[in-house]
Amino acid sequence: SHGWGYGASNGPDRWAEDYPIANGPRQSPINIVSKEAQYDPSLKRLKLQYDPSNAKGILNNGHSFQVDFVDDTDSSTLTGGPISGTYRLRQFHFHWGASDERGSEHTVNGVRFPCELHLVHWNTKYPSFGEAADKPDGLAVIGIFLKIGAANPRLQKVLDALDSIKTKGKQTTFSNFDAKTLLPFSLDYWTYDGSLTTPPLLESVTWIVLREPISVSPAQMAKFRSLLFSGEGEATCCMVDNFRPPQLLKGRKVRASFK
Ligand SMILES: NS(=O)(=O)c1ccc(C(=O)NCc2cc(F)ccc2F)cc1
Ligand SMILES: [Zn+2]
Repeated sequence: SHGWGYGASNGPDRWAEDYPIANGPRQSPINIVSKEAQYDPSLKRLKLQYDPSNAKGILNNGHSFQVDFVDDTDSSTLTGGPISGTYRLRQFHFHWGASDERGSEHTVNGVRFPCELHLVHWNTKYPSFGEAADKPDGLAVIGIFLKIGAANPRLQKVLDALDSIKTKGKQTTFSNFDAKTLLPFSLDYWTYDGSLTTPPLLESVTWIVLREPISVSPAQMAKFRSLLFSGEGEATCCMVDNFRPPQLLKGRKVRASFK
């Protein structure tokens, strides 16, 4: 069927046809204008407690690839920051470009990065991810920019698994991975109320975008770009440019955890 994607016929400019919320009041991503972000001294430090044994598998879902975590206990959680309560780590995934001058979803003062990592968490005041996904305080996603530089050894285990999930629908086990190792040194962040950046585009995400990028080398970017949107036996379509461009702020405030 003619599902959503990132191509000319099913890409972000046409998502509103099937998902009218695409033109809603709190859509993501956005361009972060650092000078307009208001420092909020009441914002707490982010507290991430991830248990490496919760890593379960790695999947090519036809839009990106994601590393899934066991989320039936509070062993991998996000607390503090702009959120109240406890959010559980569900999965992380990436968005990237066909070349290094694009790929991120959020931008900073108009600057685009080659890649952006999303760590997806759901509010444990709800019984499950699916229940949380359509609540205004249901999800919290940490966004981390990747910047071209030295090879990032912390990414390597993830990238080495990509050969076994080249095509849509392929998955394999992925265990004993500490997602905390993907974080930059500083946990300074911007935060705002937004949405999922892919259909169903639900306006349920508290976005927490880290100011400090992590590094990725050109060769490592080539590994991301070796994945396919297409399934085995289908016409080959490279998995690149799987990012939604920035959306209108529509009066929202972006707060900063730092001066
Ligand atoms: N890029 S992002 O971090 O904003 C993002 C995070 C998660 C999802 C997701 O889980 N989609 C599937 C999905 C969505 C639901 F709303 C309910 C179930 C479900 F599987 C989509 C986008
Ligand atoms: Zn994402």
